[in-house]
Amino acid sequence: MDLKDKVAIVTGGGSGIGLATAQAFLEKGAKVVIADYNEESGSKAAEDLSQYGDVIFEKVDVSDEEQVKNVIATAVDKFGRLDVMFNNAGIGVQGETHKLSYEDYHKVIKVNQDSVFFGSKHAIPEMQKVGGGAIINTASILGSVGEPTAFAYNASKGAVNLMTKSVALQYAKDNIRVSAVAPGYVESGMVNRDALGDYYDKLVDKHPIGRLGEPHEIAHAVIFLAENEFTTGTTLLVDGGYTTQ
Ligand SMILES: NC(=O)C1=CN([C@@H]2O[C@H](COP(=O)(O)OP(=O)(O)OC[C@H]3O[C@@H](n4cnc5c(N)ncnc54)[C@H](O)[C@@H]3O)[C@@H](O)[C@H]2O)C=CC1
Ligand SMILES: CC(=O)C(C)=O
Repeated sequence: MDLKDKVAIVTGGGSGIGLATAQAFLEKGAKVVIADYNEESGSKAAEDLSQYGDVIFEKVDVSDEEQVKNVIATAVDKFGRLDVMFNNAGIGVQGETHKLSYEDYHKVIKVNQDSVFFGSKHAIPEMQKVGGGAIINTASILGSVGEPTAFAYNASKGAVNLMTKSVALQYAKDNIRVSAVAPGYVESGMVNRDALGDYYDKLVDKHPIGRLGEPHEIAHAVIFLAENEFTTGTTLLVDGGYTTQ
């Protein structure tokens, strides 16, 4: 798919992987809606990225179906169509499972997993109207390998992998391609030396390539998944070899 003049929504576009991907879509000539619940970073992102093309910010909590439905309507209202839905916003909660509250568990499921349901459900009719499109979900290495202190996160990202396959199978007939990107640890708002201290170096050691990823390296994979018309139903690992060992 040629992304020039296409319209993409990037959830979690105010920071990290989403921010880098919003820029990458703009550099390809797409129009971008940054959907993020952090008003400050989201509006700053849109302002900073406006040098690359048409971009707006919408404050959205992706765990709220009505808000996701509304941002899709806004994208179509403002830019005339929807071609790419990047369901990327996510959060993590660390801790031992026997101490995890239902509220914390469920919050992760709502933001990481329910959002993919809402973003798919409401994007599909708009993509059907324009003859197809691409839905791309951010999974994780932790969607396929376990992490002792990431019970809810593991659950949500594992679900994202299979939700991706289910929607891909249902809507291939409509030329809607559905894929996921599964990053290893990537420098971002949630992963950085300040936040992780000594654990940062332990994480580096788990990546055979000898470093953590950069957001633009994930953005590059997302662009591939959006553009490549023979790719659907796949989860593309971009993990510096983390899951190879
Ligand atoms: N950084 C990493 O090592 C990895 C990250 N991921 C996934 O990548 C995605 C992006 O995360 P990063 O860029 O790393 O983190 P980040 O913290 O830099 O960015 C996440 C963005 O999502 C937004 N957000 C959070 N909850 C939201 C909600 N309910 N509604 C709307 N926006 C919300 C935040 O405001 C933030 O701008 C997440 O799904 C995360 O699970 C996956 C694998 C590795
Ligand atoms: C840190 C993180 O979000 C991963 C690996 O999914």
